[in-house]
Amino acid sequence: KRKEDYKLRELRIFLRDICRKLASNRRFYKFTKPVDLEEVTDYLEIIKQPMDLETMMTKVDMHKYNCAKEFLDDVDLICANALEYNPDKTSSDKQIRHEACSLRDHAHALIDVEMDSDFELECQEIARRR
Ligand SMILES: O=C(C1CCC1)N1C[C@@H]2C[C@H]3C[C@@H](O)[C@@H](O)[C@]2(C1)O3
Repeated sequence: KRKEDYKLRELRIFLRDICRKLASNRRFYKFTKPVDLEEVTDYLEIIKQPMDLETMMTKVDMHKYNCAKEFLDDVDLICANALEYNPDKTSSDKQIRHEACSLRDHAHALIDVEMDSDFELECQEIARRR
């Protein structure tokens, strides 16, 4: 329906801005591109659903997100993948896990501050119907 489509277009504009802010934060540079599967040859043996911020930006443009919760589910996936693939006590793994948790918390905080909760509820209703 036309009115729903106007709401989803507003959601896309909002999510592009959130994605841009996350991807431009130097703390989160490790999460901006897909893990290089030619460099990390066992990655897909451990991580069944890779995700990254560039892929999420593409998904926004392809109308893959019908509410902010679906967008945050992919941010949570980026974080969970990093925690799962980098579990060791080494300082490098610890740093990746810290940055992953920081990405997750920043994304949720940005959306909680900038998103009208009634608007998100309306989007979740549209998502449920589709
Ligand atoms: O999990 C990740 C990314 C970090 C958050 C996503 N990677 C898996 C490899 C392990 C670690 C060492 C680097 O050689 C680099 O290849 C990766 C990339 O970091």
